[in-house]
Amino acid sequence: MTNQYPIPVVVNGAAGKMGREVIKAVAGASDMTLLGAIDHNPEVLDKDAGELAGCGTLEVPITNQFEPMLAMAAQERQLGVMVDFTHPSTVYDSVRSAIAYGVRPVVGTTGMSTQQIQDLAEFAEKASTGCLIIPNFSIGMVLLQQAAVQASKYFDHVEIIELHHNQKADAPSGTAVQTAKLLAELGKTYNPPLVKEEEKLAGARGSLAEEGIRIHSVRLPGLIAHQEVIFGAAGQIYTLRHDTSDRACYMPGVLLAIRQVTQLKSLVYGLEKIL
Ligand SMILES: NC(=O)C1=CN([C@@H]2O[C@H](COP(=O)(O)OP(=O)(O)OC[C@H]3O[C@@H](n4cnc5c(N)ncnc54)[C@H](OP(=O)(O)O)[C@@H]3O)[C@@H](O)[C@H]2O)C=CC1
Ligand SMILES: O=C(O)C1=N[C@H](C(=O)O)C[C@H](O)C1
Repeated sequence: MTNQYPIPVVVNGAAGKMGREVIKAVAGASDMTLLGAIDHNPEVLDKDAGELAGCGTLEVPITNQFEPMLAMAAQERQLGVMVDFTHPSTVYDSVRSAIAYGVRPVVGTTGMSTQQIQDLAEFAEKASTGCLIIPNFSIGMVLLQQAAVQASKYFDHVEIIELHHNQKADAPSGTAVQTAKLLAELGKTYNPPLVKEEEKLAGARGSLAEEGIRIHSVRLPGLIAHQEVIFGAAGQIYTLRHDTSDRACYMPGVLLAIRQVTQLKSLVYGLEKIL
């Protein structure tokens, strides 16, 4: 069913690396309208969101008034959507508030705990409100994860390396955590130890995620977002790798999520569920 009116979209974290990209994408989508752009960075307050994003004037000034913006979105004829690319420390509260206002969250911000996601799922269920939490919006990563699940049927040894720019707040990445979870869901324990290991430097063997899977996090300027899943067996290594070179790669997934979340009545986690 097509919507009669454009979907009103509020972007939280509008001045950030992802927020600016989302503003460009929403401005270019004929079935969406940018209703609001929120950011708490005082340097961008009142600046035009479109100019900041580099897509021309949109006459949407950046505001730090989060709740009034949600209230405005809730009054639109068409269900409002809040896209959140902010920070792990605030995303839980923002998503809860959006659901309370009846505004549908599309969440790209990573770093929430399993408990926080579970709480939000229960809250969205009670409110019969759609919510999408997507640790990675790129189609390439969905394909990598599917290939990893396939490979894990045949390999008992696997480690994950995720590599990101050095402005990233959370480690390991939300995508690496999700990848480990997908492999763990197959019900087997990986990497049975052959020797008693001793870390001579704490953290040398990375972090231990679910079912024996280790995640190693690299942070360097010059990187954007990259992930390797390395399977090992006697006499062979099978490596899956995904590299991003531009944050535009996430935008088809973000626009799809904005369209899909208005049709949902509960929380859904992961891009693969809406493809
Ligand atoms: N799901 C996916 O596919 C992807 C997810 N991400 C995730 O998205 C999140 C954001 O990434 P990125 O854009 O690179 O980060 P940035 O730091 O570039 O952008 C975040 C923006 O949000 C602002 N901000 C932080 N907290 C608040 C708040 N409470 N209210 C309003 N504005 C706020 C920041 O302001 P200030 O700088 O002043 O604090 C900044 O302008 C991260 O968690 C990252 O891991 C990133 C890429 C893809
Ligand atoms: O901070 C980033 O940049 C990214 N964060 C997400 C994550 O933590 O998985 C998605 C992607 O890796 C880029």
